[in-house]
Amino acid sequence: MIEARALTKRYGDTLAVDDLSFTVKPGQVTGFLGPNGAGKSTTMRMIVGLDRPTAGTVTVAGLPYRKHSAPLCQVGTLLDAKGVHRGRSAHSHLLALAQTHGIPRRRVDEVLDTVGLAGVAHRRAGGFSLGMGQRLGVATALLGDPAVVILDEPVNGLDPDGVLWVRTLLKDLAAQGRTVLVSSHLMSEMAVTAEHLVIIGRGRLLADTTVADLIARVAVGSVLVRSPNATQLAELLVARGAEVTGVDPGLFQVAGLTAEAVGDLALAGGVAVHELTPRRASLEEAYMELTREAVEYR
Ligand SMILES: Nc1ncnc2c1ncn2[C@@H]1O[C@H](COP(=O)(O)OP(=O)(O)OP(=O)(O)O)[C@@H](O)[C@H]1O
Repeated sequence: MIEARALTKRYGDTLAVDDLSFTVKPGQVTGFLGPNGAGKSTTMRMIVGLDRPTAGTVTVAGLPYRKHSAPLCQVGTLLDAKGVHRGRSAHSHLLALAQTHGIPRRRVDEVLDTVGLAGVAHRRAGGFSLGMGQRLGVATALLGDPAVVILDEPVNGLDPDGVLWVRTLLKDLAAQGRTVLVSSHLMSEMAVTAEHLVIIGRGRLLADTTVADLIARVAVGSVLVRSPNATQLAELLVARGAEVTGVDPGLFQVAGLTAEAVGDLALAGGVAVHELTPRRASLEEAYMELTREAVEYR
């Protein structure tokens, strides 16, 4: 469990994080989203004690990060995959960390295996590709078998295989009962990975909800309509308060009415309809709607 209460961080004139309160629960993947500069990295850094809050508190497993005697065993983090000594091998990097926490040597081999780096364990990390570096970062996060895992943009720069691997891993970690907080700009990826979302904009909380709720609450669904009398039908629907946008000749999109209502109005108006397709909004659309102001007024 991660609990932020009135968390605030000011850098000079910049209020990077502004009175932020949220709870990240175990057993599910929580996506941490927000436009560039929203304060995600700053919040994550405060969670793991790399930045000190100007006001408010944040605890992990009931304690501020700094108060944990063996933090690697409580919280695993991937904040900067490049934070590895380039001259060291993956194995010696992990072993050095393990030794600071009394973590047994065999755990190093275990996590290297989990992330698929067992075959290159003794190669210099400086020669690793972006994807291999990300995998080593994930191995580092998992080393202490922590109950809480925090990953900043873990799929950044990964190929489709790597993206799928991270997705499966995050879901497995959550299914094991761990608390998983993951930031990303890839909405399509978040839609299939996260169940819960914490969304911030300009340092403030915009939403703390499930993916399904956010889509239902924020995004406006629409209906795709095909008709040989498209102009006549569109006029009819606009008169009922719908918003109509043209797509192709004879095809348009309607917002503000259900597919059933469009069908009924067409029937009542004596207009033929050849297609009526309800379109559910995507997480991306809901996110764009929610964060529009936070981006516009920066
Ligand atoms: N060390 C710092 N000194 C001064 N300002 C900072 C510092 N770190 C972050 N900021 C500012 O705080 C705000 C939040 O930045 P932060 O990096 O936390 O956002 P973010 O949501 O992680 O953005 P991105 O998606 O671009 O990574 C920005 O306006 C940024 O310029």
